[in-house]
Amino acid sequence: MATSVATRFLFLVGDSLSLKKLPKISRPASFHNTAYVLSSTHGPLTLKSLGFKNETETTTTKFKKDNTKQTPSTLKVIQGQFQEVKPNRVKVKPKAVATENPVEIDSAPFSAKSFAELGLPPLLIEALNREGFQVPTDVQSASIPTILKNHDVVIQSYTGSGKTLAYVLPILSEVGPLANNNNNNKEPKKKPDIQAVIVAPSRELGMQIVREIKKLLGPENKRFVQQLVGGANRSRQEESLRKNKPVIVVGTPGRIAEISSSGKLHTHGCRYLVLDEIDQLLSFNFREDMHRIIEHVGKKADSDSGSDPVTGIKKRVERQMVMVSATVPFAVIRAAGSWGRNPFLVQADKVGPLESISRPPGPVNLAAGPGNNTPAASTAVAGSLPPALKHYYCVSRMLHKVDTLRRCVHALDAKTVIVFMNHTRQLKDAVFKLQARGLVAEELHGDLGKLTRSTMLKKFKKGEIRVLVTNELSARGLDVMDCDLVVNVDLPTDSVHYAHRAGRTGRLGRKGSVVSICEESEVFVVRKLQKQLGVTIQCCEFAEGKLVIEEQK
Ligand SMILES: Nc1ncnc2c1ncn2[C@@H]1O[C@H](COP(=O)(O)OP(=O)(O)OP(=O)(O)O)[C@@H](O)[C@H]1O
Repeated sequence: MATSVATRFLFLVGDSLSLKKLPKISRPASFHNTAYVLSSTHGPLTLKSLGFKNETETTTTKFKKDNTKQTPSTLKVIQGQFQEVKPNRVKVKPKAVATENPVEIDSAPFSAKSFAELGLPPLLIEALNREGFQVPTDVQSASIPTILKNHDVVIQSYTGSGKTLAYVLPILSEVGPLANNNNNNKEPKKKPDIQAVIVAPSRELGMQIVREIKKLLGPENKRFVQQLVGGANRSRQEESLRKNKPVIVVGTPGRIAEISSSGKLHTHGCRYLVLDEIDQLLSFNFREDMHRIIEHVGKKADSDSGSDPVTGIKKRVERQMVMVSATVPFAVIRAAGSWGRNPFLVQADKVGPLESISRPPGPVNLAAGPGNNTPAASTAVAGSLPPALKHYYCVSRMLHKVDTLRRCVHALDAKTVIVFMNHTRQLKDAVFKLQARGLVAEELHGDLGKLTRSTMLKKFKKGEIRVLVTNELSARGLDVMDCDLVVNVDLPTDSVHYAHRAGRTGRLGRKGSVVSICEESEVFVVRKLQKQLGVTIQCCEFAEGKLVIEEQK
């Protein structure tokens, strides 16, 4: 299929050639409609929209054909206009060359409102200022007042848009030492129960949420939040609960359910239940633990409201639920409708009824994998990707993939790279090969001890590791602001996984690139991902230290 295309176009994007030599493109290119989906969603086609920084004259560069590619073709930029060149199946002569700066901020998702206008208490605003949070993001601006008005909500907004603070801030407005004084007076004097339970699917994500809350509480108040993640010493966690009497706990479903069952976590008086990465929490693995959490966290069951006909779980009356993810399949909407009290749907900067995501026609089974091209799959990932991200794919034989990866890192001059692979053994081999070629690369996966995992992450965040090779473990929630490149050495299993992996870069409006390295036989999968995600994934090669973009019909 990939080789059957009629016409292809190529140009170069690299870091060493002068930008000032590219011609200005003053009107949208009018050739193949499908070639520039991006131009229709991001305004007219300009060099900027294609990733060029400036628009001046053309430069010609020769390069050798990547021996992993099958059918090259050409693009000419002449006098400011693209001209189609007959497909040439033997030689490639790319013409235009420019640079790209992937860490530049492109489209910051900040709201026009201030934190004060959202109704947050003065102490919390002081803490936000101290920590350098000056302006709320769009999703925070929409979620905070809605949660403060006691509505249950489902928050869906693209990766890296600030969803954590979107629910943490209204909770801190109501419970703990930064809350409105009035509310503090209302809190039980003797032995306050836990006021908020935040559930996250992985230990890393749980710990990240705790860090974000502790930052705002400050060192003197950090005891008010407690982590209850798996893989850590349970007795120590129970001891801290007893001693510190936190008002917020953040943890993984297994550990929260375990301590709750042992009677050492008192959550009956809990006012908030947050399910972060709700779509993952609904997976089969977490079913029993989630059942316990949904049933026990919050006010005692209201005998009048009966049980949910599907789950059999008794309905609650006072607990406020917040469910969060960048990807919201219909299963989430169904669960939210059943667990929550008429929840609102917050999508980026808009608040609306939950029904605005209607059940898509056709099967809802996302586990059907990358071949799944149903409306349900597209509904789940709609609006999940940061708009500034650039997506590419590159065809490479399995044997050459790590070398292609290395050339990709150099061609994009990426400083902080997250690489996803599906199998631990190959992942280790890849790290070894990258290190042998002089790249500072390390591995991060579930087989490593928790201390090693934490150390790797810390080093990566500090910029001491350039390439972090990991697996699905890091696809959700991992927040490394400087990450400018994500590479899929193995394709993700579906568009939901693609969205979360891709979202490790381009955070909070920063520029970022996602490159998927696939075999020729997998190109159709990339096409399906592209369709479901509603983005253009451009075909590319890496040659002589440059990213060569190939456009095709
Ligand atoms: N208003 C703000 N001003 C500045 N930085 C912010 C603001 N809100 C959030 N951030 C920062 O932006 C980064 C991304 O936020 P966060 O992790 O909450 O995004 P997210 O939408 O939950 O992403 P994901 O879907 O990948 O989990 C974090 O480092 C966070 O501290």
